[in-house]
Amino acid sequence: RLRAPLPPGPKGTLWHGNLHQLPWVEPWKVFTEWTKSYGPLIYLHAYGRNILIVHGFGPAADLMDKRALLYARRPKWSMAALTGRSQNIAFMDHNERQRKARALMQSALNPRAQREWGPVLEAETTKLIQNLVISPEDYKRHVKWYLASFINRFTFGFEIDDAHQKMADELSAHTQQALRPGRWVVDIVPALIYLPEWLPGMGFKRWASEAKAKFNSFVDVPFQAIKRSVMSGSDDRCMVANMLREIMQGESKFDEPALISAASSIYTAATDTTAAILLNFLLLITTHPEVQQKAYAEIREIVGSDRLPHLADQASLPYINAVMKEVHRFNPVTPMIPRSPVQDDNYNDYRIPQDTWVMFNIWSIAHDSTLYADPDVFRPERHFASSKAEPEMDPREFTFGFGKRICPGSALANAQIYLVISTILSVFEVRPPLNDEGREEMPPIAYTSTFVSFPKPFSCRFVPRNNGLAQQLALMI
Ligand code: HEM
Repeated sequence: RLRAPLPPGPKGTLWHGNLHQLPWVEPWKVFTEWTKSYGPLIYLHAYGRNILIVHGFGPAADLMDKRALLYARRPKWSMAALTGRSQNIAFMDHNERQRKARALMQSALNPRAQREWGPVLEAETTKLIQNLVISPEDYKRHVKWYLASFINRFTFGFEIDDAHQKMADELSAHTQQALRPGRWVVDIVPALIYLPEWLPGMGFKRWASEAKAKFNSFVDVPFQAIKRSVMSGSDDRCMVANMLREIMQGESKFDEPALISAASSIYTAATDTTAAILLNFLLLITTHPEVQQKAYAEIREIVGSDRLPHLADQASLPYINAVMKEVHRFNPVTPMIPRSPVQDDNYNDYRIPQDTWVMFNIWSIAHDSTLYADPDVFRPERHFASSKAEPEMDPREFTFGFGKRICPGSALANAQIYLVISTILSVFEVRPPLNDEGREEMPPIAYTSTFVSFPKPFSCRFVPRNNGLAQQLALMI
């Protein structure tokens, strides 16, 4: 009787709750509209679950930072477990193994460790630019290959081939399928997980166990190969080999299960997110030639036009850094962050029941007009102080998440995104595609409604600048 009420939300039906009202196309935009009727906390009931959509930087920080332990858990995704992702850092409960795996990943990626991976990143980025010089029309394939190739060299130390890339694409599609809300009956009735595969209606279990077997071999085969190599005394250098050596010599605070979790999470966590932001950069720079001109002018002035920018140049390129922030803000890579409180909570006089799916609307923070003037305009200049105002908030304060589950790969992501943006702009002018009459036509700016939000398919052209860099790179091949 004395309990606080649930937050407000649209009225649902007795049987289906709010299922029929759930938006499927860019739901984060629809939920932002709904705040005008219901305020920043919107409560829904669907798929047999309590769902809470939270808006605003303040409430996100209050719950995920100030009540960090209470909101450190992800919602339960039965299909994530069935497809073998249960040891993945991103889906695990916030337990001892998860904490160790996060800390291990962070220590392998921190600025000191950058001495080890920085040169590999620069070499792989140069290869990306060379591939763009050879076949610019295949740019999407080159970007995906580049991300997979770097992350494999970083984690396992080996170069990838076509078969590996095909398998990686398949696994990434499985992950996106497994996470689709409403796609699987077992996510609504978790007890189905215990029924045998051969029963009618259990087709999802067969699909999941095949997906699981593929995922396990994708990670386990290279892991075991490196372990054998390290045990035979090799001096391989990569995250798994370096950490295994320290663990075996008793010089590490980490252990093998934490290393397996880190190694099996890094590929999924790093490649789709970074691909989404790099493709978004290409779309936004194609459609904003004035931004591109300013960015290139800065590179020409600071770096010159006879070499590619290096990681060490980043601090001297403020406009490139502002472009990077604005790409993060304009369409956040993960527009909604899911968490689930481990016990009942009260916030702003409302009750949030234990196990609620709490979805933090990151897109709406990025488009909040109290934080960003003209939020729907792509304008890197907003990230500089002016005579009238301070710089607007760095969006990476929320696009990488909050609290105990904040992205452990942000240092690598920041370095990699900067390097790709600056090297592409120093070698190419990125221009709109030509239409049937041979005239340039701007691609529409539109995004997918998936968990990781990508630009919808679009085209652009890579026109080599007349500074000779493209020819120089072609000669090095
Ligand atoms: C543009 C690039 C990236 C963006 C925007 C991004 C964003 C995010 C976000 C929003 C989360 C959820 C945070 C939360 O719940 O508070 C996350 C989690 C995670 N990210 Fe990233 N990420 C990026 C790149 C990377 C890279 C390069 C790596 C690894 C090398 C990585 C590894 C992870 C892992 C392991 C998690 C799960 C953490 C956990 O659940 O405890 N991410 N990322």
